[in-house]
Amino acid sequence: MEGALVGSSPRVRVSTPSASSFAGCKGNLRFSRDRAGFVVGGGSRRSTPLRCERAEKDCSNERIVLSYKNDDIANSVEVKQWESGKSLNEIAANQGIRIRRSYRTNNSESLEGEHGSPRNILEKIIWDKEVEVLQLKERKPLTVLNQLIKEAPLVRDFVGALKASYERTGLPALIAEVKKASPSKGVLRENFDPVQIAQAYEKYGAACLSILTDEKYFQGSFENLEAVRKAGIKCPLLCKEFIIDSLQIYYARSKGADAILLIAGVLPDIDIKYMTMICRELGLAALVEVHNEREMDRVLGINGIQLIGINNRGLETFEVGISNTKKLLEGERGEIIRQRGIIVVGESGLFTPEDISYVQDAGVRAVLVGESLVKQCDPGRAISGLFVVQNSNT
Ligand SMILES: O=P(O)(O)OC[C@@H](O)[C@@H](O)c1c[nH]c2ccccc12
Repeated sequence: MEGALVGSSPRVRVSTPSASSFAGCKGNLRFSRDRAGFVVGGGSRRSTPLRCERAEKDCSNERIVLSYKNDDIANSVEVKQWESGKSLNEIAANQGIRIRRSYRTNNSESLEGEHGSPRNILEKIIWDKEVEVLQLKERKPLTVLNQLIKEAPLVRDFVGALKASYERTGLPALIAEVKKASPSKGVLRENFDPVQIAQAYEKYGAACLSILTDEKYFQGSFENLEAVRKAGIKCPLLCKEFIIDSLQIYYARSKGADAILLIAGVLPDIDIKYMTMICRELGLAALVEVHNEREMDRVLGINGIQLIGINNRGLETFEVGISNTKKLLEGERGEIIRQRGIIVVGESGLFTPEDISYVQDAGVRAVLVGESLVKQCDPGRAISGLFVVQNSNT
């Protein structure tokens, strides 16, 4: 099966869903196969697009047989909740996620719908992204993307590049961001040449680059990502996108991405698990972004996470405070992270060498910086101004 995960043993669960979540044997089961070959429940707002491998109606016993990709997914709380008829928004809310999905099934321009209007900018971005993803599914189905991936430049080791840089310099590795604009700050740089900026970042020692691909709110694009990769840049590339569907991960890889971003404030645990599996299958790194203690605890509860980003900016309010990094790395959380060898990336609002030292002392081994570099006339040289060489007596 295309897109299937290698080496996973399907696990079968027999379930007797409530009549309210499934219309029963006479009604419409509302399952379909997604582009990656997984069965998804959906269509009805009450049922949840969760992925299992097979869903079959057993009419004689009035029950539905679901088979899952592996035990991790089959045993997850979300699957149990889903089987008992909870919607994905309810499941997400149980995990403290405030961003709701609208599940629009057509390209209607208006965001007004079953859920009213979006409550904040992040929710608005996500609802718009749902429409974009529907369009992407039309334009680039998985069969097409799989072919493009075969022709894409080979994946580079994103995490390895961060570790090597940190070990070489003793300073947090830099992920320098190619960012033209943001919803909070507007246009950051008028004269914006993504390839030139990327080359300057690489020349002045960035370990990796982050390329914004969201067009509507950040004025980025997948063409920028592709252009930077094709320009011969050696730094591994993070595709900075609002990922809500696994197809976007395949798309990012087809455009040359080496890593993708998963935002814990948007994605329930099961999506993070499923999407990190897809990343492993494609050889991509996943930077899992958190903003508060609850999100950090959820992510630490997921096996195999190598890279966690602490965003100092709340994406719902845009408030920035770098003490957030310190707060989330204190005590037991910091201890677990050290024991597991997870690399933490300090993200957003870093402007001075003091800011860099502050987050380094808090425990980060990498930083993600956009605005303070991209706003300077020479974004490459700006890197030197952001880092001071430690213990230098010369
Ligand atoms: O420009 P700043 O403040 O240096 O921030 C960079 C980066 O952290 C920020 O762009 C970012 C972090 N997480 C995100 C998620 C989506 C879009 C953008 C972001």
